[in-house]
Amino acid sequence: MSSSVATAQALRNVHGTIALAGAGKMGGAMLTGWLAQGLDAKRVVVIEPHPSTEIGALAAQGIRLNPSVKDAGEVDTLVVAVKPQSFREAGASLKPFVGSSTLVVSIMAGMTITSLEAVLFEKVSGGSVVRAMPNTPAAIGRGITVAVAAKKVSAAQRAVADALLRATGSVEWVDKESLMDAVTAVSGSGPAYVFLLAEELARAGVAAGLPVELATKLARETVAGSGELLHRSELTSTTLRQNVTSPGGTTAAALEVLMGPNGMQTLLTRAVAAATQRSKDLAK
Ligand SMILES: NC(=O)C1=CN([C@@H]2O[C@H](COP(=O)(O)OP(=O)(O)OC[C@H]3O[C@@H](n4cnc5c(N)ncnc54)[C@H](O)[C@@H]3O)[C@@H](O)[C@H]2O)C=CC1
Ligand SMILES: O=C(O)[C@@H]1CCC=N1
Repeated sequence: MSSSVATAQALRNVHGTIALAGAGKMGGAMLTGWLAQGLDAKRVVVIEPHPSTEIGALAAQGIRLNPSVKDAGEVDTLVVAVKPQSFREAGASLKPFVGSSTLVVSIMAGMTITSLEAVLFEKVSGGSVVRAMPNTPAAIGRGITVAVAAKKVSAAQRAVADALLRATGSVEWVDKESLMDAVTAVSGSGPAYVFLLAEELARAGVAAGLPVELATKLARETVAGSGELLHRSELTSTTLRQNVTSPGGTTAAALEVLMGPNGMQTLLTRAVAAATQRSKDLAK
């Protein structure tokens, strides 16, 4: 069985009601992935105060948009995709959807399992929480998500979380929640660094004399094509880079700048450290 067939089958085996709280950029991308992989729209509840036109249109496919707690009942799985800053407020309105056997999957940056449990579950019973960090290539089924499960999460609930997350790309499970801040800094925020590379490569092309339109196209296609090559090739990124670099040639001249002092290594180390620290701060 191919992995995409297995993914779709695992998703179809997910039973009960799935509620998505926050159908913005990331939550919306996940919802698109679930429906594309064949999840029955009628089992999906979306809680979203400002639904986009696209999300509104999904009501025609059968998703239930902003039902009352009475109509939706306790949900089997709640995926929380609101901003961490709005969670304190959102949490209060989401709690009535959560019962002692509800699985909560949070993709909020920085929000710890302990904070989620404190807001969404009764103190005595605790809760089944999976903390996950996806990224926006999820919109085309090419995301990567890292997930960590609280102790109370059963094997069956973990399989449900895995199926929902895997519908948008690959999934890595880790045992240590403390890794999630650095994960967020590398793969959660990472697509922004790559898009910035495309922006700055275009700007540098213009500075070197190219017309804006041509420079933009060259930079975009170079980043996209290189990403695709990296994806399909069995070679390491180091070998792929070396394959471009002729001794004494043009690439070597550029890499002397990029790999020199204050080059990409220094910049990315600082950038990832800043994002890691911000993720830790969001937990406070
Ligand atoms: N955008 C990204 O690349 C990634 C985002 N995340 C996480 O995903 C979460 C959402 O981020 P984005 O989608 O970028 O933000 P967004 O602003 O596009 O989406 C958040 C959505 O939550 C909705 N919302 C606000 N209050 C609500 C409430 N009380 N109940 C239900 N929905 C409510 C908003 O209307 C909005 O549509 C954040 O916690 C972020 O840390 C995680 C990985 C990557
Ligand atoms: O910027 C953020 O906080 C979110 C988390 C990872 C990507 N976007």
